[in-house]
Amino acid sequence: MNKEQLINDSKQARENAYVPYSKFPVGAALLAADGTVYKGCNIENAAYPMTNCAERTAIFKAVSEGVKNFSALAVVADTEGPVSPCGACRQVMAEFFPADLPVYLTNMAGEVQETTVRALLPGAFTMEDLNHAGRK
Ligand SMILES: O=c1ccn([C@H]2C[C@H](O)[C@@H](CO)O2)c(=O)[nH]1
Ligand SMILES: [Zn+2]
Repeated sequence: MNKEQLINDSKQARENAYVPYSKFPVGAALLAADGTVYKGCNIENAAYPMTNCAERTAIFKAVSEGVKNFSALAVVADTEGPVSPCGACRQVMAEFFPADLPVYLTNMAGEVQETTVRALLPGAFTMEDLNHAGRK
């Protein structure tokens, strides 16, 4: 599974986006350490805030199958430049991804920005902050 394949999987996932409100489909493909790819799309709701982004759909699919070791994430949308994940997704990425896990932000024009959780959410609030407060 190389970068191009993972990006292609994110485009396939995007085809299942449920976006009657925004009409802005997003796809994500999360590569697990065992080689399995978890695909996610955005899923909207008439009650707008219930919407789940593509990135979180993919992460939650994997975690709900007991998978928590990941190797890379690709995200795609029809944006002018590479798609920019929302704050909620960045926080969820910080929970499950090592700080240097490769994140490929892409668009339908084929632009690819390779980044990391560390760069996407510097200073993320994490488990370590809770542990420091003596909750271990
Ligand atoms: O990185 C992103 C950015 C936006 N969205 C979704 C949320 C909503 O359904 C639509 C418009 O914000 O795009 C994602 O899934 N991922
Ligand atoms: Zn999001």
